[in-house]
Amino acid sequence: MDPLVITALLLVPSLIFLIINSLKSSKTSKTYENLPPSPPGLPIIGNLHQLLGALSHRALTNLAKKCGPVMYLKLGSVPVVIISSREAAKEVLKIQDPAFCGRPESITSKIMWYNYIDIAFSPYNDYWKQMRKICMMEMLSAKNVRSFASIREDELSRLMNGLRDASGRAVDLTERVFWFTSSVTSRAAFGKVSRDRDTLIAILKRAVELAGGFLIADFFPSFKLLHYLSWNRYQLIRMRNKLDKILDSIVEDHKLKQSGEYGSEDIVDVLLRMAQNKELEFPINKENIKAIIYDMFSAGVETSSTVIDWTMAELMRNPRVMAKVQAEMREAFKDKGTIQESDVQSLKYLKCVIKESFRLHIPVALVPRACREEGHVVEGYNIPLNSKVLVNAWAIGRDPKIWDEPETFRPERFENSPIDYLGNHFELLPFGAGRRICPGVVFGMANVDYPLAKLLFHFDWKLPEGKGVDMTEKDGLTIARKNGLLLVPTPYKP
Ligand code: HEM
Repeated sequence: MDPLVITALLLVPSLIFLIINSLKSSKTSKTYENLPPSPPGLPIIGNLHQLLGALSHRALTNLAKKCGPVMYLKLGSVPVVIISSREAAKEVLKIQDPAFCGRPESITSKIMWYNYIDIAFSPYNDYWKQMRKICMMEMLSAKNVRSFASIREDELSRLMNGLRDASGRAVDLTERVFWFTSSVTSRAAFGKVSRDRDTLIAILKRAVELAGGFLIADFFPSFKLLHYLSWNRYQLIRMRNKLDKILDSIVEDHKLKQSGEYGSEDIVDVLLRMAQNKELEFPINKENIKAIIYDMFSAGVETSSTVIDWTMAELMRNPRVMAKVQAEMREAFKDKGTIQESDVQSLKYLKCVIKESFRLHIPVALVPRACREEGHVVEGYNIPLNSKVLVNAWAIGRDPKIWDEPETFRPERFENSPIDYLGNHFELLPFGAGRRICPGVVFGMANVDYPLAKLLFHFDWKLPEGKGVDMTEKDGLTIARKNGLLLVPTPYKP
């Protein structure tokens, strides 16, 4: 018999058994009967059967309006707590950060991110500290990011030339910007653009989509049979095998030629040297190196390109803001006739535009954490040990208690405001906060603000005849726009 049919025959009864079981346990709250009671009790807002498919940041935001800023979902045998207010986020990400700086486990991250030996999905431990420190020192520090300026310039001029060639015709800006961020990240991390870039990108997009979702096997971590029968697991293993081959060849190429672009060491060279010299407290091997370089690629590419994409989409919908942000830079640099990376710091309104874009279209809508310690209370609720804690930064960015007219794109709200996005202000959390705050802030922002300034300085933008801006979101760990942004560029002559 076809293996697919056998899998389906085995899977269907197991699923029925699990769903019945989950409904039963929701009545008795068996999993939590030994927990100290929550004063006045975490609101239990639903069961697995009601919630599957309704777990997007939007659906959770609507539920929070009814249930409050700390919600508890009963999903199979996994406790999930959703945090939806600035105050509760501050508790989780700052005040009680040591208790909440774990990462939840999932089939997707286990398979695709090398059994949690990367940084982003690693549990909070000394190995994580060691690897995060290496990446900060060797790739993500402000000094490193400055040293990649020539890569950014090179890739940006490629992007600009391509747009000039397409002048007057509709281009898929989403795709072109993605191409730009993936090239810069590849060249900075691997020393060159991988010859398998298209496959790498396809794997990355699917993995990020699955990592942001909820697979049924994730709700029953101890039910191994379900894991073995999971169709997604086979899909993931196939993708991981392909990924492994690509990363293998990147590492092998570096072994042959121990120098990155322009002769300097890149992160792969550094990690290889460390693996050979055995100079680390936690020795690393090829598997660790592959996990780390995949982390840099997967965490850096889609997040940055998404910010540019959403910002351009909002500017197209808001001609007043578009005119104002272009006027700011075109007036300031009219004599120069161009704009350079060092000029971007002076563009105050552009900064407000980017913050407003982060507020409405935060790339990581649900910041994933895990509770590592027992007995922690947030806003009066006990948070179960090992629960998956999701900070709904998307809901906080649109909270009417914090933001006046929250659905309106109005960058002026950030003029004369102290709010930044570096993890100090819990109403705006694009990079998270606390111990696990994104280590790629400087690298990521260098791939956002300067390219955006160039796109806006050197081109005027129009929508293709009869088209609007489609703001539909795609599901996933990173919330990208679902469809490519089609725009017509016209070069601007100062
Ligand atoms: C605009 C671009 C970016 C955004 C919006 C972003 C956002 C985030 C967020 C929200 C987190 C989770 C933080 C938390 O748990 O508190 C994170 C973690 C992470 N990011 Fe970024 N990121 C961006 C760019 C980058 C880049 C360019 C890199 C590296 C090349 C990177 C590497 C990482 C890593 C390794 C982690 C895991 C950190 C840990 O768990 O310790 N990110 N990012």
